[in-house]
Amino acid sequence: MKILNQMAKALNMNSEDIKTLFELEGMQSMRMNYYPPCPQPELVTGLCPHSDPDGLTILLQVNEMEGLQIKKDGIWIPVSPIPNAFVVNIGDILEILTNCTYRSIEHRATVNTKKERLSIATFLFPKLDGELGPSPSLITLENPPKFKTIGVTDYLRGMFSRELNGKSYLDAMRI
Ligand SMILES: O=C(O)CCC(=O)C(=O)O
Ligand SMILES: [Fe+2]
Repeated sequence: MKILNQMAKALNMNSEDIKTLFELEGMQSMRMNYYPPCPQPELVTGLCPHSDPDGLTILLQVNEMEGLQIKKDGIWIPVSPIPNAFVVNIGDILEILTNCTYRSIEHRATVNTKKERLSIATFLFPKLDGELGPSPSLITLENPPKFKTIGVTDYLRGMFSRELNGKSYLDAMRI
């Protein structure tokens, strides 16, 4: 919540919009990923390209093995693990709330021949009965809403019924 509040502040966004969605009844889930060593890593994807569908993801590269990559200007760039540091990724919901000011990051995980890789991701989701759309405090005539507003439950239902495929679900939410 501290990180989200600071991010809202930087945009002059009404921080109540973030608080209402995430603070009291927001949900945090955790995923542990295990990528075994692979004799032919060039034939295999550890985790296919996707952006996280949540608000904010906090990720630990547990055993400090390379593997996480982000897509920047169309190029895959490795995110080298830093001991005892978390990676903080912007998810699709923050892109929607901020009407595209903060962009969710497309990422993937590769495997290698040498050693297993472990990561732990925590995902911050809004409350189920919330409404998800661009924050009204950021909308002006010059900056009209770029995404539809829908209920969080409908958003999650749509998300779970799709394959992980780049930022395609976010694109489906665009006006
Ligand atoms: O293993 C990683 O570093 C990435 C994991 C990830 O992107 C996810 O769990 O959503
Ligand atoms: Fe992810």
